[in-house]
Amino acid sequence: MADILIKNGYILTMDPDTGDLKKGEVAIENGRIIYVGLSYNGKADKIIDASGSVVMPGLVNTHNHAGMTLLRGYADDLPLAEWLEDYIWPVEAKLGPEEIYAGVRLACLEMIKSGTTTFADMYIHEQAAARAVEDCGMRAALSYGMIDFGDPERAESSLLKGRNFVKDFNGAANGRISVMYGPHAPHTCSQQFLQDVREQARKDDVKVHIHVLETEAELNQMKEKYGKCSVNMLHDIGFFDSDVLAAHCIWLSEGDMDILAETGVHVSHDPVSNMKTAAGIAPVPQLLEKGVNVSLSTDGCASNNNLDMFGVMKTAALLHKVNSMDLTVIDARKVLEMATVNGAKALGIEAGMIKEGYYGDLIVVDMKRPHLTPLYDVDSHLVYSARGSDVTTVLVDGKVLMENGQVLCMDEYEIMVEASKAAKKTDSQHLIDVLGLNDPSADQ
Ligand SMILES: CSC[C@H]1O[C@@H](n2cnc3c(O)ncnc32)[C@H](O)[C@@H]1O
Ligand SMILES: [Zn+2]
Repeated sequence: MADILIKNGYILTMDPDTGDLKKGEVAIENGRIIYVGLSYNGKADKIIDASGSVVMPGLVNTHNHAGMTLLRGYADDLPLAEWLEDYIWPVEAKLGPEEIYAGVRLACLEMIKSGTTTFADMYIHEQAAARAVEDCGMRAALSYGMIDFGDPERAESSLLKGRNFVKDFNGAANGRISVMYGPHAPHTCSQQFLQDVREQARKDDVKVHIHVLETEAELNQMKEKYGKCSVNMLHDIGFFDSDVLAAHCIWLSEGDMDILAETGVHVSHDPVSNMKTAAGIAPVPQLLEKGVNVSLSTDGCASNNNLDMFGVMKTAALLHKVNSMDLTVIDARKVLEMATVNGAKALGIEAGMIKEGYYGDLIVVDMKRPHLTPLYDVDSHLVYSARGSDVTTVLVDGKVLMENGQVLCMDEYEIMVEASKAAKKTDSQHLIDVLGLNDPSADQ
């Protein structure tokens, strides 16, 4: 007896072995997919009717700072270094675990509502993120963000925090949480620190999540300090391997791309964030051509300013078309692969495809909407026309987190109230009253 049977939907498996099914069924038991095909020959405790909808793998967002939902719209339209150093970092210093918990809960709510089932995160107070992920039922690859700024004391305490996080949370939430080491970036971390983190990650058999060559300023700083760019520096210290997830990777030379391809580094592409911060355009078509695994991500909410992966998919497609002046350079199917299969591959999880044995991490996208009518091509609609709000049902680990638009795993209103209260810690003028959000506990 299956736990859940999804019927009557168009099954976009993303599995090259099976192909898509115009009308099929998916059965889930004990958190795993046990059947994908035309008709399941068995019973199920619960039936989900996906008539008029696409059933597809949940989206995988491979670079986020989830707690930054608290800083959504807080300091926009500023140069990246000024934004980070003069606005974001001073405010982050005021945020504690309770605020981050509220921010990550809000992030999870937003991600679930827009079809993301797994995210990779790097942030401060990451224990609070783990707690939020555990509570809401999502899947995540979490890393404690570590920066030493060349200070040996800070390096020691940062690595200790990272190690403790790895020790405490690897495999937590019934395996829904995996952990990574999260050294911030090559220009904010010393070479020695990066070497130490690398060594520790190999010892612990844990992946590494890092920002690489997001800005031209980073490239120039690295050349000045080391006489080479971030990719060459990291390669020379033996940092790169197939367990590394590198976010952004914008300012790459041809040789840098070859290094990433040869070492098996996964690249997380953040087109919306990169456009908003005017950081540049990552050479994604060339990376894909060279065989690099490129996935998609939002980046934090302060540089996006939302966590909707449908927006990221569309932006990725359009950006690379106009940048190359070639509209065949990335097609809709390739973008869907980046948001599902490639993301799961980067994080090493059995997800990103609807395939027997894989996790029951699925979403149902309602196609009975004006902006999705008529329907000729499912891939095209999902990338160019659909929005996160078209997602009606979300399953993670075979558990229904949202059904027919109703979030079942948390109280939406309470999450918004708590996040708005936490945002008051920024000490900046805050429009909670304009939003008309009331503290529900104050009503009694
Ligand atoms: C040490 S935790 C992670 C750290 O990264 C900061 N951050 C957020 N967005 C970006 C970005 O686009 N580039 C570099 N760093 C970023 C975040 O504020 C945290 O302090
Ligand atoms: Zn980032």
